[in-house]
Amino acid sequence: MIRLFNHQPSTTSRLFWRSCVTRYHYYSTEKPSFDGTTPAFSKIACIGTGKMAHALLKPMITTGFHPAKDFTVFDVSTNLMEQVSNELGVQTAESIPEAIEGADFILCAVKPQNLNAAFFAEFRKAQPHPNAILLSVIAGKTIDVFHHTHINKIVRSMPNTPAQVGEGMTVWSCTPNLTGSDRNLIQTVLSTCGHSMYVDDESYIDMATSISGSGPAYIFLLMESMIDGAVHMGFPRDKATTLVYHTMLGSTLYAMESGEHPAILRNMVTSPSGTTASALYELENGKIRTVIKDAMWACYRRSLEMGNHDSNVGPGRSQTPHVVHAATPDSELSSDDEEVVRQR
Ligand SMILES: O=C(O)[C@@H]1CCC=N1
Repeated sequence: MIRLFNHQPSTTSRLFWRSCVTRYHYYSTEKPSFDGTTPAFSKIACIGTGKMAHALLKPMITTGFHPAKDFTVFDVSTNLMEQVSNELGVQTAESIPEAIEGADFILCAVKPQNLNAAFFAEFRKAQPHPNAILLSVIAGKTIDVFHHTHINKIVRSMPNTPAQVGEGMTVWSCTPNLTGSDRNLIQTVLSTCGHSMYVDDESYIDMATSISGSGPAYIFLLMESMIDGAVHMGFPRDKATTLVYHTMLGSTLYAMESGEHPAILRNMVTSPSGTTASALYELENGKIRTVIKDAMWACYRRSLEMGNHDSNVGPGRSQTPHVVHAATPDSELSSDDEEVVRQR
């Protein structure tokens, strides 16, 4: 069952904030499961068997979305490929063409630097299903790049590593030729490893890379810093780790469930002349907000660079991305699509 938080706001500003936070954000209390009686695809190929590929493949199998026998994987690293095959029970291929031969769903999870002319030359040797959909999880690489393949239906996505525990957040966009049912299918695939958000303008994926894609690394750094701070004071590391994990998890659930703006929740912790005020003073003195925003801009610029796009964006730079990309993330969704998005 999926819980959707949809409380009634009491003021205009709360209405605005809540419309931002409840539109897509959910906490799933149970993972989806499938009975396997109506398989969505005839063959699923996965090129690249690194961490992200593993994070997406495993739940597709464990939720019963597709049996392991329907998957064929290929990786230039035979060791890695064998490891994934042994763990998940999927078939292996000796080449990219062998993996994608007859496949109607192709997961492309190679490293960005390996998406080169040689890769595409290999790719074009195969005969995938004529109606095949290719889903890329490769950072920075735009949909255009995949026109070097002979696949017409392309999905570009940016997942994140919490997909490993079914709490991923994947942002995705696609070529206009994906039908409504193709898009629903993509939502379903992504639902096996967590939450998803469709964006009609692919440039939002570069921005999302700096939010949800790389975001887990920022959170882990914050976790580490708090744990180390606690140890510095004399707290046992395991106990400190428990306190930090539950503080992060509890704060996130509280923010989502209350629907309040984080500033309101922060003020509620902060007593006059109290301990939190002292801590917040130091954080602001260290320019924590600007440091975080600068890090996100750097991440966004790097994603644009990896796609060979003009990356001169951000404070004090020549490009203003919000002018270039005027659409909103969901402006082109049909009401049916929106419903699908809401249900995840
Ligand atoms: O660091 C990277 O390039 C990838 C993309 C998002 C998360 N990791």
